[in-house]
Amino acid sequence: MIVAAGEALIDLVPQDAGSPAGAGLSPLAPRLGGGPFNTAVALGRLGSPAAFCSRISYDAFGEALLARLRAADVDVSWVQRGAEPTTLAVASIAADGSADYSFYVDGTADRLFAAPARLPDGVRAMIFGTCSMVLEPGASAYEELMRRAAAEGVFTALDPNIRDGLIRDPDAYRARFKSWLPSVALLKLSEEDARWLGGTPEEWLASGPAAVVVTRGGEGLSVLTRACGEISVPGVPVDVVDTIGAGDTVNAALLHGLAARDALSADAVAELDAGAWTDVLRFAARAAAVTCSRAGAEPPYAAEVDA
Ligand SMILES: OC[C@H]1O[C@](O)(CO)[C@@H](O)[C@@H]1O
Repeated sequence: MIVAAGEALIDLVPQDAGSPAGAGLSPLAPRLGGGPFNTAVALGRLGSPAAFCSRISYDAFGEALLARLRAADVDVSWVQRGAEPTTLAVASIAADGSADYSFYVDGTADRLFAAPARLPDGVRAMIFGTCSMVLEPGASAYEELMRRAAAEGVFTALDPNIRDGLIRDPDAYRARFKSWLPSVALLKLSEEDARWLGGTPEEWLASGPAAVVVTRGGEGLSVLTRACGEISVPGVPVDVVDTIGAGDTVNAALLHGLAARDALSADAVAELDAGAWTDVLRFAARAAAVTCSRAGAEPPYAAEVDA
């Protein structure tokens, strides 16, 4: 079982592409989102046994988030509940489909996550990242869980998925990010996040991860490992509605692909050959393209990726 840990929220997405703050306020449609939430739903839809570990509100948005997880066959027994409201993210969509977010996170349920006393039963891999690794006090709880998972031999993945509007002290975050790397087996990040963090895949690979995957939007994605060096695949051309959730889908597709090759361990990932990586990356590029072809984070089902 693969466990995604972190926030679930509501993305408010402009129905006419553009900015909600433009002349005459575009109507906003609520879409289910949150990086780790999207990854959990994507894992379930791709057919990987998955669980979600988080804290979800009792409000109507929280109920909708839980219903989506259950419908995707995601185990929700590690979800904590709270009376506080659900986090909101108001998205602005640029002409190329890329999104920017304004977050409403004060006093919301997901940031009060508390680390559980033990790791979820049957866990083989855990993935962390995004707002939940920034917003205290939950961030410290997720960090503790990530370090514990790694120490107990669980395959640990991280996608920083930087939302810089939420990061008060960028240098402190960069230092914290570096301190996580010895606990991370698979690091995946976008090219923009790599630039924001100010390091290189080579440096990060030397600090712990067995593989570093960098996504380049429509240009595709690449992986760097010690055994194979860099392997790249091109993006899959698609009419982009918006790119919300594309990176989260990539996370799920990578873990799904590694699980299918029985490679959910740092050693197995380090030994994976170029052919296997190329197949895993191609699958991830196709899965991301499906997500970009529709509004909001709407992860694909396995049959849609195969088609
Ligand atoms: O979690 C932070 C934000 O990032 C996304 O997951 C997309 O990657 C959105 O759904 C959410 O608003």
